[in-house]
Amino acid sequence: MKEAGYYDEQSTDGVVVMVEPYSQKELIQQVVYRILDANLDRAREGLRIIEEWCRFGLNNAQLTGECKQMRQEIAIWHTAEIRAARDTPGDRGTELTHPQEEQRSSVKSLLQANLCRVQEALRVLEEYGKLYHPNMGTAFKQMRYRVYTLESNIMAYHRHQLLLRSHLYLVTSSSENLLATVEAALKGGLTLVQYRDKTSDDSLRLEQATKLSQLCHSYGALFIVNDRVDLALAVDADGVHLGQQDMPIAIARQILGPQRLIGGSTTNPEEMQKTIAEGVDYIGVGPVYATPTKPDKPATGLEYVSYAAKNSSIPWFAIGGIDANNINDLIDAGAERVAVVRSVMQAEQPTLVTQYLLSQLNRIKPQP
Ligand SMILES: Cc1ncc(COP(=O)(O)OP(=O)(O)O)c(N)n1
Ligand SMILES: Cc1ncsc1CCOP(=O)(O)O
Ligand SMILES: [Mg+2]
Repeated sequence: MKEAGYYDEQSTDGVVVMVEPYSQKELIQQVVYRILDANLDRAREGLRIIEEWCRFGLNNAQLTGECKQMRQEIAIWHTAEIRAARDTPGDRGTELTHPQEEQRSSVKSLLQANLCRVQEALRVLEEYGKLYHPNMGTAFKQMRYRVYTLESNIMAYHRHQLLLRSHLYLVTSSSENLLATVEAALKGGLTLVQYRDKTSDDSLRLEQATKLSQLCHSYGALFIVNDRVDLALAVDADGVHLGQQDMPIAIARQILGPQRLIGGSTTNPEEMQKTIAEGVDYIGVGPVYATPTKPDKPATGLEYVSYAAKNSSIPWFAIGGIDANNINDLIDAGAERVAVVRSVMQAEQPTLVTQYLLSQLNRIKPQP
């Protein structure tokens, strides 16, 4: 880039011509055009990366269409005069990459990085665009808000899809081998984990939940926190599980927003109808069998499982006393999804138990 007041020299037919210096105004305009050019490209590239996941990963025409629409709207602003200001060899910024760009631990982190990149680019376009055209600032401000909504919709859709695909739910118990046991189950194909610890102090809970959240996300699995909305937010969990005596679902939804999952416990048909009406994403059904993990709750029996199979309009997980020996009784009663604590947390080989339970649940044909 030329500095203000610099003289260009051009040679035509051996004659050296002294060119008038660029005016300060023209030079600033060139710089603004280059900033706009780089950020128009950056915003479109980021959107394209997000669009590919919406199309091929999520198979969602509406989200794909929204990305495409924004890319096309951005392209209209990319005029010939802005493109003409491009100076790639002189752009020192092209060599700079962040170490995290070289390594992404999951599709989720890749999407978040690109959503962030698009939002930053749109913010730059909003500010510098005001110097280019009276409508550009407003146009890109509105688009930035559309990208926030897109982010929320993508994350919500991604989580719901994964929830629908999850047939085994591991609820943790206190264990010296907490992380190793959960990781062993993730290796066996587990995609849904709930952190449940009824006795530890908050500093240990925070430490364990932080590690588990990172672990689950690195395996592409959902991570839910039992009882505690604050802890769920603190560790970037995918949601929270609440019982009838826990925080009301409506308040949790207000705090968590629409993009995180909320699960609710139910022990009978009335609780089921009420909890579904409150807007949860899934329910627990049980304890089906009496269990030392939840000693004060009487068993509901398989009857309630059959009732859930016929009446639940949302995904539901049978829970309580379920293991490799009785899983097929649950399946016969209509369960397609189960949640377990002891059978995986206390297993000698959590990977194998996970694989076995999943293999039984995956044999179920989807209902027409
Ligand atoms: C999947 C699932 N279902 C039920 C429960 C039980 O929740 P709650 O009744 O709140 O009891 P606690 O787990 O908090 O003791 C659950 N955690 N998960
Ligand atoms: C948390 C909870 N809620 C209903 S039953 C239950 C515990 C199930 O534990 P286990 O799988 O060890 O019987
Ligand atoms: Mg609870």
